[in-house]
Amino acid sequence: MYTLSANQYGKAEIHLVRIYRDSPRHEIRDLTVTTSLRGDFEDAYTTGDQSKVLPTDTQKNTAFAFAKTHGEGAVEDYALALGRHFVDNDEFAREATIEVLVDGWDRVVVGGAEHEHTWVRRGPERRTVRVDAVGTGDDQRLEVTGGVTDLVILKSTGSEFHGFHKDEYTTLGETDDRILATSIDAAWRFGTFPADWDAAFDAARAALVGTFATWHSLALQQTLWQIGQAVLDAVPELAEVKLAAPNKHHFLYDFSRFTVEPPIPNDNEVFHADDRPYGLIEATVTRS
Ligand SMILES: O=c1[nH]c(=O)c2[nH]c(=O)[nH]c2[nH]1
Repeated sequence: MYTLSANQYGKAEIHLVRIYRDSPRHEIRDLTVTTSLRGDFEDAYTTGDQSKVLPTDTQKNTAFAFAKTHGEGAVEDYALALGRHFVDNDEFAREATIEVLVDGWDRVVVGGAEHEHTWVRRGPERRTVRVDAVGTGDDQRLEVTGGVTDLVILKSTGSEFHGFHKDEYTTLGETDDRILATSIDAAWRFGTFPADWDAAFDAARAALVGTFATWHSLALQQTLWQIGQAVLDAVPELAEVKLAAPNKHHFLYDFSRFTVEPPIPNDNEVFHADDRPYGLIEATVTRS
């Protein structure tokens, strides 16, 4: 005997672009939306009865329609409307998760002036929004998590790594001056909703990058702990911050192997940027 112990279904990576063209200066919003529904869907798997399954195609259509009908506020408002819609209107869906990746576009500058309807793509950093909607009516629970993914950041000094535990396989040298580089994934969960989602995002992101820059790091672990606290300090509505940071190693290139005269110095100037393997440092910081 086997049990279908978990299931969910939805449409992944609905890539939609909304242009706001109320004035000659257009605005752009570029979203990649994933919907997931959980509820009374076991029969669809175990007997093949699809009578309770709202097609993923319909979920995709709804995401596009809501970009027009619920697209005036912040991305969080759009995701909340979509999540609420599924649990409120689909009698078989008990829980909905809406995940949104937001691609940034920067306005092109022509002759010193920002162009009104042309942008170049930012990136790879993307803002993230996740809404979990559970239940209906007075018992409904709505959870919002904001964040960033692929925020690539590097500091060329102000980072050390020494005093670590060693065994017979340890070869890593100790350093009191190294490059610290990473690509941060951060997810901050709101305990209460802020008045202004965009201002909350800006404050959290500024705390993250500002702390990375200014904190003199003894390890990526310590930097993450500092970032987590700074983000919670910056946005009082946040309950928790999850951070994942691959250590993008930069190894000093060893010129001492060359026989060239005079020898070429390398005073922390030329590095081999190695993409893998990488250390992966993770932390969750929670408001007590
Ligand atoms: O900040 C770091 N933390 C580590 O755990 C670690 N391990 C390693 O080899 N280099 C680093 N750097």
